Amino acid sequence: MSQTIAVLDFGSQYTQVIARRIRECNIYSRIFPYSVTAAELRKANVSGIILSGGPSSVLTKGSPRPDKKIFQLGVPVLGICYGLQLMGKLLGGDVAKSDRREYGRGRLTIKKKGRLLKGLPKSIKVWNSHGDKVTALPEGFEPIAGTENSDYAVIEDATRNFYGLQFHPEVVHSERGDDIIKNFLVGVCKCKQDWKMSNYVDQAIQDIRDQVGDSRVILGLSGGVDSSVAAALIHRAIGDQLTCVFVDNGLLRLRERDRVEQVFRDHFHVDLRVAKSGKRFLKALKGVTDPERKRKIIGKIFVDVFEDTVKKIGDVDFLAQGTLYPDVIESVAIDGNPAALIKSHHNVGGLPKRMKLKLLEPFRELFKDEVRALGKELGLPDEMIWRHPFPGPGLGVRVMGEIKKSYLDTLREADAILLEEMKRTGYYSKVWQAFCVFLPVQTVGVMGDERTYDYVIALRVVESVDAMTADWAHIPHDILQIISNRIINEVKGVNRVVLDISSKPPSTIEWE
Ligand SMILES: Nc1ncnc2c1ncn2[C@@H]1O[C@H](COP(=O)(O)OP(=O)(O)OP(=O)(O)O)[C@@H](O)[C@H]1O
Ligand SMILES: O=c1[nH]c(=O)c2[nH+]cn([C@@H]3O[C@H](COP(=O)(O)O)[C@@H](O)[C@H]3O)c2[nH]1
Ligand SMILES: NC(=O)CC[C@H](N)C(=O)O
Ligand SMILES: [Mg+2]
Repeated sequence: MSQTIAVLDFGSQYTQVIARRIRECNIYSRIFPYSVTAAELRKANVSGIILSGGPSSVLTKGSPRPDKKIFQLGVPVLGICYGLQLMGKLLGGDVAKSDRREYGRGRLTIKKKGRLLKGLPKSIKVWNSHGDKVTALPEGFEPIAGTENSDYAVIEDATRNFYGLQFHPEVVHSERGDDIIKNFLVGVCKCKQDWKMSNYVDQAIQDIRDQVGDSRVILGLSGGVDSSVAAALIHRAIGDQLTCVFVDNGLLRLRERDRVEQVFRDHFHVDLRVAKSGKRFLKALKGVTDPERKRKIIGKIFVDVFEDTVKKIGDVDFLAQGTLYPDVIESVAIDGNPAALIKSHHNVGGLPKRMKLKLLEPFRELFKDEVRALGKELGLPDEMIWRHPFPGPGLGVRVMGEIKKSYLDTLREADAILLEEMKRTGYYSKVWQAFCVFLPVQTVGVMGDERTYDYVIALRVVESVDAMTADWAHIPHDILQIISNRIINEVKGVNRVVLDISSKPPSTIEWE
């Protein structure tokens, strides 16, 4: 059994990033609500405790406080930002509102040899995000490093093993932040770095069994990365209690349904229901041209199809989803941010309210690359793990304006050629997404001396890390030439191919 580090969550947007950095050190971590008791942490046999940052101020009455007894467990404690301020406040020091708030880049100057900063240069760039600061250290602590604005940016009580950082070592903008975290985990907590993704699988399977008991679970399986890995994991945990529902909405890529059926039914022997609803979707979308209306209609029919399937299966208690941590964070940001209304992302999250199902979301704490590693661990074929993201509304938002079956068929063929060439040349794995867009615009061409009046296909190939920002990928001209040639020659009804060279922002990745 690997050692466990407890991360107490005080509401920081980076709590999951801290947990991720710990996993990257090959050490197991668990996130607990800040209110977890010392007794519970003792029971979990934790080797170290990290107090996360948070939006509150320790100076505000009623702001979140941990159980004070966690400082008597004899276990090392590291406070980050709000966590450090909590230690300042609770252990007998003092905290005040700073007259200069520090946001963004800062410079840390190391004054003294300590355990957290072992092996680091005298000065490093760090990432700050705070308005309060510790003004008097609790007894036993000494200052190790400071920033322009704070003498107590790194503090240590090496006797009791209490440490504090005013900046955020977990974000990539903090230089050597991973070394600082590792110094705490390995140097102070004495953790062995023996945890692997395969251990995560075992743990997750146990958690799923505990949560589900002998209830039935359904999962919307799209064949995309997240839901596929979720299906494989949950199936391993509860076998036949899981039913997967694949909705063929008629807006899928070429041979998508066959591929999903083959992998999940034949290879993994999962109970897979295929809802063939292409006609239903197309009927509802007939004559609709507005992108937002298209998205809303597709979202609604998804729910209807799901409900029909649940009725057929009978007493289902859980709805499983492949929700990732960035999905969670983004939907949190959506609440207060009107800009999030740029597109209504298709979201099965609308389901539970109407269907009274409990949610099962084993990846809520993970990032896409970690889910991919999990998929590998579970034996999913590389082809499935490394697929590009594909939006729920599918080709419905890649045929501009009104959706017609003939347009979809044309788009499917063109898209298959693009993907085939991207894979053949090795570019598929180098970009975030590559797809075709169908433009219902006719232009004049000449083929075999004959006049043509056919449609336009646009190529969209982008690089990105998280889809929040993206740039068009610089694919070599000779490859583009082959793609364009093949599409015009092989796809009937297309006589022109254009390349999208817009970044996000100000454009978006999908055209609708
Ligand atoms: N055709 C479909 N049939 C059933 N469920 C679907 C379908 N399309 C999307 N979903 C559901 O919607 C969820 C969100 O879609 P999303 O595209 O974000 O994830 P994904 O398809 O699993 O992975 P990826 O991001 O790699 O495409 C999926 O996890 C899946 O549960
Ligand atoms: O599951 C999804 N449902 C949707 O409705 C949806 N719309 C866009 N996308 C994907 O999200 C990323 C960002 O897309 P945009 O730049 O077009 O907003 C890109 O990766 C898009 O493919 C969606 N995914
Ligand atoms: N990032 C944080 O943890 C911020 C802590 C506290 N809210 C401050 O502004 O100082
Ligand atoms: Mg998808």
